[in-house]
Amino acid sequence: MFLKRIELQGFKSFADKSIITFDSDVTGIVGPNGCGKSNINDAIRWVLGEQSVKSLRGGNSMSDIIFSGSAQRKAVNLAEVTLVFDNTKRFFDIAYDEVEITRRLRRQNSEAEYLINKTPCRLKDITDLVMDTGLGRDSLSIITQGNISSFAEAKPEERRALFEEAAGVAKYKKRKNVSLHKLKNTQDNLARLEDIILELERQVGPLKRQAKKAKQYIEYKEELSKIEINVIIDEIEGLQQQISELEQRRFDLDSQCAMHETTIQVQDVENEELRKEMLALDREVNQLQGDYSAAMEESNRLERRKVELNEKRKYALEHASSKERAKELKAMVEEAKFEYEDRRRRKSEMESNLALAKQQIAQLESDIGKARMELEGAQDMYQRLLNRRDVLNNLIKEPFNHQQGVRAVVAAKASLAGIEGVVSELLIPAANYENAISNALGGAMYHIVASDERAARGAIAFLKKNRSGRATFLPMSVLKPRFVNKEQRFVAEHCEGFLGCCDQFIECEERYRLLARALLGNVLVVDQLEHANELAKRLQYSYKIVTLDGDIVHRGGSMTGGTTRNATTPMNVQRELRQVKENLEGQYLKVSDLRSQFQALSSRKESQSTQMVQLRIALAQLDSVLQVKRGKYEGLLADYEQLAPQDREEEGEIQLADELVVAISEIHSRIDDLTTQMRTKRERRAAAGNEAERREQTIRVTRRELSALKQEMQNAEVAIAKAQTRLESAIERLNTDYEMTVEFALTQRSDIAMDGARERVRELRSLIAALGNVNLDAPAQFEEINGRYEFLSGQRQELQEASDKILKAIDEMDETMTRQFTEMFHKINKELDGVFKALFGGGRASLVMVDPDDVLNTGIDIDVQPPGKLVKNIRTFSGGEKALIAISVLFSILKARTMPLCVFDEVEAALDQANVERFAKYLSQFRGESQFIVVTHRPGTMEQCDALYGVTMQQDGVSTLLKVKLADAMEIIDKDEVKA
Ligand SMILES: Nc1ncnc2c1ncn2[C@@H]1O[C@H](COP(=O)(O)OP(=O)(O)OP(=O)(O)O)[C@@H](O)[C@H]1O
Repeated sequence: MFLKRIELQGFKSFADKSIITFDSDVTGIVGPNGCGKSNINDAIRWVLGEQSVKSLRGGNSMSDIIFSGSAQRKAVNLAEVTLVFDNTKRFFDIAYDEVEITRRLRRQNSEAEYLINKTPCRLKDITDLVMDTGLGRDSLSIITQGNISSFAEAKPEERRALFEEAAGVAKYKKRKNVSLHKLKNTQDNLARLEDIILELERQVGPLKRQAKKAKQYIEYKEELSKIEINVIIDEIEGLQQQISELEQRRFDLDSQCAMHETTIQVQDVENEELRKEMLALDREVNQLQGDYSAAMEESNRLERRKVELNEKRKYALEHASSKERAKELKAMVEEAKFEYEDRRRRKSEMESNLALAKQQIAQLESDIGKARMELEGAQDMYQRLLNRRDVLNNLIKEPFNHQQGVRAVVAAKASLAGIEGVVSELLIPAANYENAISNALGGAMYHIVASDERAARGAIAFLKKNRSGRATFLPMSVLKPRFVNKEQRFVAEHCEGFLGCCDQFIECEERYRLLARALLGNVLVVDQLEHANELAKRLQYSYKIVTLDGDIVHRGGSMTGGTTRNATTPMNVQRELRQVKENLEGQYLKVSDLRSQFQALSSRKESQSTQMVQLRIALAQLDSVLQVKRGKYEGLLADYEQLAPQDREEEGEIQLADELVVAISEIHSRIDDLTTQMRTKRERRAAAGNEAERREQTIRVTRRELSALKQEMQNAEVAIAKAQTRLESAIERLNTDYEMTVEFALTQRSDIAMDGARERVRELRSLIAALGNVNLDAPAQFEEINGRYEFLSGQRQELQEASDKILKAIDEMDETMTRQFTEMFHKINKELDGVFKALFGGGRASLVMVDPDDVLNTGIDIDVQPPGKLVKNIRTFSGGEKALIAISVLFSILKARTMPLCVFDEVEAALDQANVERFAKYLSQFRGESQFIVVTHRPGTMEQCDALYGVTMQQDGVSTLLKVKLADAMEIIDKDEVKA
């Protein structure tokens, strides 16, 4: 049996669990009116998915099908019906031999539950399972009296469903509906898509143009940046070279200026000395001139007296006695001798003076040699100090040569937000505390102070991007002051050599005071290491202590000290520079002093040399005078010796005849002396005058040169400043436009020709300017919009294809349905005439398609002619005839296709006894092919049943079931009829 069992509970009048088991082909359900027979039919339809409450003969709500109680019985809250099918013939497309379909409904939530083989499922699963098995909603499997009568009266289109169900096209129809629904959705989506695509198309065009422009711009920019980095680097290098050359030139000019100024100063000082000397010489010459005139006067006076004396002698020689003549001659010999010896004495005097002068000159030359060496040494030292000053100045200019990261950040400071500077620039140690502070700070000296953490992050990102090394940053916003607590400070203050806390010895802007406190507030300074140890001990080694020399006693007592080979920290450099500057001043004075000494010695040597020359001249002159005097003496002596011996004076001491000779000799000696002196002084005066003039000339020339040098230096300064400004702007351009340090940019340099590059830069700039406004987001926007456009176009294509596929599938389904429907229609039609004749005992009947051209929608008309009747319009037939026509169609269908189950609910009610019997007999022909459950009142029908169930309802309004024999069934009917 196909339907093996029905189990009902709580469904309509079946309040208690009732089971109807089917074991024969034709099962009759009998019972009095209202006992609940049709409820069984309803139960079957309900389980198979009926959703219409009306067709289940309920009110407004599905919960009307739950047993609602009676006078004696309470209502129940759950209705449950299960149909158990034999599926060995696989009427259901499911791999179970037995299929159990259950439907439940709970009153409280009106919730329906569906189960297939006790597994919960959806309603759709049940309708899908049932579809086209012949058990469908519109099939003939469940036919009521109402159906039968309405079939004949129905419009042709309404009848169509029955044939569709018979033809098994319902599933196609359903699928077609789904497909049509899908098609509609697809086409709606397509329409919506079209709108969007249209809108996107409108945007894509302009965006494409903008994106092209932006790409062009980016290309130009990239090329520009590539070339411009080279151009800027080239410019920077050129400027650096220029600046370095200019600085070298300035340095040379500066040195030359200094030399010129020194020359002028020296020449001035020396000229002053010369002028003083000349003045003194003039005075002395004047004085000597006076003395000379006086001596000449005296000499003239003495000479006149001598002439008088000689006249007297001449007379005496001519007129006096031989004795007297001898006496006179003797006096003259004595005079000549005196004069001769006087000159000889003076000569030897002069010779010793000359020797002395030579000796003095030699001494002076040696002194000059020493002074020159000393001066050269001092000048050498001065030059070395100048060089050191330049080195230190350069170090100050570029203080972070060994700190790549720090150098990079400092160089790019202008383009980095919130970078304050390096600790060593912001905190300036007081004089003499440089070593202490430098060592107390240690590496922190090179930490970079940032306004806050964000600024530090920015600078770190910059270093990373440029691969410019590392640096440590101190965000000011997180700095905390450190200090020495009061008690410890008190202890320290009473300790020998304690000077204070490091931060006290810092000069800085007020806003960096916190920085000083944070870094140095807890570091103590003492004068020397011994005191540092003592203090550390007293403070229990809890503070860092630093000495003026920079030695450190760390917390805990470890010590650091000694010297560093290259201790050029920015702070030490400042200190050394200060010292070098001080030493330079001292050295300059020393050099000037030594130069003056050297000049004085040179001048003295010169003067001694002049004097020596004069002495030599005087000596030569004296020599000739000496010869004359000697000749005169020897002549007179010969004359005297020729005198007769008796006339000669007694031998003995020769007395000078007159004091006059002595005086004359003396005055001549004096005149000679004065002359020598005057000549020496005049020579010196002339030499000094010449020297002064030469020096004046030198000063004038030097001044002219100095002014030219200063002008040139000013030009160099201006050129340096200009180059410096250009360099800064080039570096800033590199920093700002390309976010690069010079060092990093150098690594990015490529090998391009610079001449063409500059031209190309200009060209690119004008090309970029010509592009006008550029939307840099355009490529991304275009990409996005175009991506969407292409994606949606693809989707449109897919939807179009899907739509085509659906249409094709619909066409195929239409074709299948048309074919199946037509085949089934003809098959049924073929059967109908025979069935009709059998049931009506003659006549003829056929089915007609109202619109054969539209098989899929055509209504179905029935063309019948019962035997002996001419009436064709079906509506004009009697109720019984109508029922019989419908039954004819029903049986034709059953003949045309096998249906596993048919439930007939009083379909033969309107037939007369003869027709009932014909109906019943005809029905029994289908035994073995279909299972029939027949609700009936008619004995004719009952007789054809293999088994009968009697349904009764007692006073409690609850239907009960029991299997009955035909006779019992008849009895029930009889009773019923009696009641009626
Ligand atoms: N929800 C419900 N709860 C309780 N009883 C119900 C419910 N729904 C219907 N009934 C009862 O079911 C009976 C109707 O059953 P049904 O129509 O199956 O009778 P029937 O045996 O087919 O009668 P007939 O021979 O006159 O056609 C009525 O007595 C009705 O009160």
